[in-house]
Amino acid sequence: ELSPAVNFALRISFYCLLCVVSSALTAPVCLLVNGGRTVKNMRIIKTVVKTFKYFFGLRFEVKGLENFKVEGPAIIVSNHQSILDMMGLMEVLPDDCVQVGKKELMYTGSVGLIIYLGGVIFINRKSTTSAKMVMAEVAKTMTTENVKVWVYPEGTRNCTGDLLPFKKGAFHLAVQAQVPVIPVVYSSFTTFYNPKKNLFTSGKIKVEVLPPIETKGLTSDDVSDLTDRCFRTMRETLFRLSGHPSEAKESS
Ligand SMILES: CCCCC/C=C\C/C=C\CCCCCCCC(=O)SCCNC(=O)CCNC(=O)[C@H](O)C(C)(C)COP(=O)(O)OP(=O)(O)OC[C@H]1O[C@@H](n2cnc3c(N)ncnc32)[C@H](O)[C@@H]1OP(=O)(O)O
Ligand SMILES: CCCCCCCC/C=C\CCCCCCCC(=O)OC[C@@H](O)COP(=O)(O)O
Repeated sequence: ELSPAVNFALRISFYCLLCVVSSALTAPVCLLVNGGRTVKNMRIIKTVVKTFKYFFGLRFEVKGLENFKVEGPAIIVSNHQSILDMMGLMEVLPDDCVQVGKKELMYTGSVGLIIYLGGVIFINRKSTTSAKMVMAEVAKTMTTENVKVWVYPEGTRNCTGDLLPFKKGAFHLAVQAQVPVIPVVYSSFTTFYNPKKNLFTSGKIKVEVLPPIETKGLTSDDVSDLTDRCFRTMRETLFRLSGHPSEAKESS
C-alpha cells in the first residue's frame, strides 16, 4: 500500500500531466478550428476538461444554471480553492465567457498556450496600476464584444473551507460596465482534498449559481457595499453547501 504522501503526489502529478498533455493536443485543434486567440476556443477546452473528473472520481451537483441566462455581458465571481478548480469551472462555464488570470500562467508551457488561446485576460498582480488599467479596458470591450468575464475575487487559491476577503477589481469592473454580478459557489473541498494532509480522494462537489445582482445606476461609491453584499451571500452559501451552518450564523 502506498503512503498518503506518495499517493497524493501521484494523483496531483497525474492531474498536471493530464493538463499538459491535453493542452498540447487541444491547442492545434483550437488553431485549426478557430484560427487563433478567441473565446470560441473555450467550447473546445471545456469539452476536453469535462472528461477529467472521471479520472479522479469527482462528481458535480449543479444548481441554478438558469441564473447565467442574463441578456448580454456579466461578471461572474466564484470561490477559488485549488488548481482542481479548472474542472469545476468547465463544468458550468457559459458560452462566451473569459477568465481573469495571473500573468504567470502564460509561462506554463502547453497549459499557458491553451489558456492564451482561450482568451484569458492576464493581469500583473504585482502592479495594481497595470491590473486596474487592464480591468478598465475589459469593462469597455466586454459590452462591445458581448462576453462574460469570470473573476476569482479572493485573488489567490484558498482551501481552508472559508473565503478570503474579496478584492474589489471584479466589482469595479461590473459597475464601470453597468453589468450584473453573478456569484457562483463551490462547496468546500476539504473533505476530499487537502494538500497539507496529503488528502486527495474521490468526492462530490456541490455548485450553486446564485441569482444575478444588478449594478445599473451604481457608481464607484457603491463598490464597497456591492463587494460586501456579494461576499456575505457567497459565504453563507459556501457554509450551507459544505455543511457548516453554525459558522454561517456566526458571520451574519
Ligand atoms: C485542454 C486542456 C486544458 C487544461 C486545463 C487548463 C486550464 C483550463 C483553461 C482555461 C481556464 C483558465 C482559468 C484561469 C484562472 C486563473 C485564476 C487566477 O489566476 S486567480 C488570480 C488572478 N486574479 C485576480 O487577482 C482577480 C481578483 N483581483 C482583483 O480584482 C484585484 O482587485 C486587482 C484588480 C487584481 C488589483 O489587485 P491589487 O491587490 O493590486 O489591489 P487591490 O485589490 O488592493 O486594489 C487597490 C485599490 O484599487 C481599487 N481598484 C481595484 N480595481 C479597480 C478598478 N478596476 N478601478 C478602480 N479602482 C480599482 C480597489 O478598490 C482598492 O482601493 P480601495 O482600497 O480604496 O477600495
Ligand atoms: C515550460 C514550463 C513548463 C511548466 C509546467 C507547468 C505545468 C503546469 C501543469 C498543470 C497546471 C494545471 C492547472 C491549470 C490552471 C490552473 C489555474 C490556477 O489555479 O492558477 C492559480 C491561480 O489562480 C492563483 O494562483 P496562486 O494561488 O496565487 O498561486
